[in-house]
Amino acid sequence: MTEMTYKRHANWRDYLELTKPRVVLLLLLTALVGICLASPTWVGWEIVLPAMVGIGLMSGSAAAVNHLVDRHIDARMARTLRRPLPSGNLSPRHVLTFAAVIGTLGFIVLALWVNMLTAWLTFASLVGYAIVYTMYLKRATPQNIVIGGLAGAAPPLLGWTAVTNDIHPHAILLVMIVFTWTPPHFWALAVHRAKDYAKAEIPMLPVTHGIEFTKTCILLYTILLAIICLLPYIVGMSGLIYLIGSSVLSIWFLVYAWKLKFAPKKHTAYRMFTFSIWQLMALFVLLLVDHYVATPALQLTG
Ligand code: HEM
Ligand SMILES: CC(C)=CCC/C(C)=C/CC/C(C)=C/COP(=O)(O)OP(=O)(O)O
Repeated sequence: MTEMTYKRHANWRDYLELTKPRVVLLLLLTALVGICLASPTWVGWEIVLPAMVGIGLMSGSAAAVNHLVDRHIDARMARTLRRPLPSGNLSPRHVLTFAAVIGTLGFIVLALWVNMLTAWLTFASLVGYAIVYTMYLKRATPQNIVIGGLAGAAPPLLGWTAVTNDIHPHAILLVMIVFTWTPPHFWALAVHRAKDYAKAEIPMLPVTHGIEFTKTCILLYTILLAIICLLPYIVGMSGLIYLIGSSVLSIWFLVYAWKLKFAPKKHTAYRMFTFSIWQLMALFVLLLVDHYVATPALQLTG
């Protein structure tokens, strides 16, 4: 009896882990920013809630399919060895059913309470990550995460279309930010975990082209990201609070990339990976703060 109760608790956590909850939370923050920036005034819970639930469920479903497809690879890497499938806590059939149920639910929520454009774009992102990236690109080319990054970068657009039902260039700009952020985010971790990926025979950039080349690519993408982060201010989408805050974040990220290339210590790559997550979170919080605080204040005084 006690053992069964214990197992029921373990299962609940296992299902949650399948959805990559921390990744999905950050994705949802970027979606929320898309929702909020799509309108000068507060959008209203009748859109915000179903949009967040639908995008969250479909992202979690994509993550669960990733666990299913990658279970043999995950079993060969120290970082992923204890996941629910390789550890034997869940069976592939359980995972497939779970992914199908939450994915379908997410689609229905978006189709019924948001709009069909958002439902189909979210479905395309799910296919992009779960099928195109996980089943094909990840095993095929060191550019896997650059191309596959488009699915993870989509949520700001999904949030935006949830409000307006059309694709606005400002939403594309937000997608470009996450898209350009993804290579330094992931390659910093891949440099740290290069041996693991080599062991699992995954053609990540540090495995195919070496650590030094990857560090150069990280630096170049970080420079590109710093430039793209200026665009929201240049096109008039965001104000001074965003410009100042994002510039500090960009310089900070650049310092990491520079250090990783030219003066690395043992943990520089992993620290840069951790920083990348805080940096993107802070950047999107800044976009929100700027939207609700700075812009009206400037308009009032101007
Ligand atoms: C193709 C694109 C991407 C790749 C290949 C990638 C890869 C990874 C990997 C391998 C991890 C480590 C997970 C672990 O420690 O088990 C990670 C962590 C993380 N990623 Fe990404 N990522 C991508 C895109 C994104 C996007 C778009 C976001 C959010 C906007 C994101 C947010 C996070 C967060 C929050 C973590 C920390 C998770 C945790 O501590 O559990 N990633 N990423
Ligand atoms: C509907 C929608 C917006 C879908 C996007 C969903 C999503 C969860 C994107 C995140 C990208 C990510 C964590 C990639 C890592 O996969 P990996 O297999 O390289 O990493 P792993 O080894 O940690 O599994």
